[in-house]
Amino acid sequence: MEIKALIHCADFSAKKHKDQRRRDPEKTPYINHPIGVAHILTEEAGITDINVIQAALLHDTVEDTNTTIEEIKEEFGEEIAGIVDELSDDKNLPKAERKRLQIVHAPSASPKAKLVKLADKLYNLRDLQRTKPEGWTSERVEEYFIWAAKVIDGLRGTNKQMEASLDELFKARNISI
Ligand SMILES: Nc1nc2c(ncn2[C@@H]2O[C@H](COP(=O)(O)OP(=O)(O)O)[C@@H](OP(=O)(O)OP(=O)(O)O)[C@H]2O)c(=O)[nH]1
Repeated sequence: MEIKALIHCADFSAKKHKDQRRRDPEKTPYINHPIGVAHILTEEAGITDINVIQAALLHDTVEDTNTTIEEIKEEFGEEIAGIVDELSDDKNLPKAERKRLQIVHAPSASPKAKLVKLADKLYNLRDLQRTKPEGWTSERVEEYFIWAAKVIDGLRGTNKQMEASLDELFKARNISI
């Protein structure tokens, strides 16, 4: 049953992220982010593929908590684990290398991973428009936008609605796309 599967993911992700907060001045609970990414997919992007929505709810558990891909596989199966794996940066690499690899790997990501990535970037860029994370300078915000535009270049042709929303954000900041 689809509702059961979705709530399973939301519950798993909420437990894994329970001690994490976003970096905004309000210290929003981290779980707002994966739920918001899933919401962009269902509400704005018209996505009904449950595996994509489940992967969105889980997309930061491996990268940012003690969760392993094996655990995701056991709980949610191969396909969702595969998507989450594609969405997980290797935190053992230096940050500049992780950022570079996101640009390099974007074009060859699977269509499902591309959908979650577009929604993830859209959520984070909107968050950055709304408020600066603690300690971020305007230059760092600008650099994030420029880097995100490069990642998104490799994700194009995946979803008209999200790409149009992202293009609006870039246009508003005079970032050439
Ligand atoms: N805009 C915004 N971002 C926040 C906030 N709190 C946490 N983040 C996270 O910060 C990351 C972006 O910061 P960076 O400086 O580029 O990356 P890093 O610290 O994680 O290495 C994003 O995660 P990421 O998984 O690295 O995403 P991405 O870099 O792949 O887009 C984003 O989800 C917040 O309040 N606002």
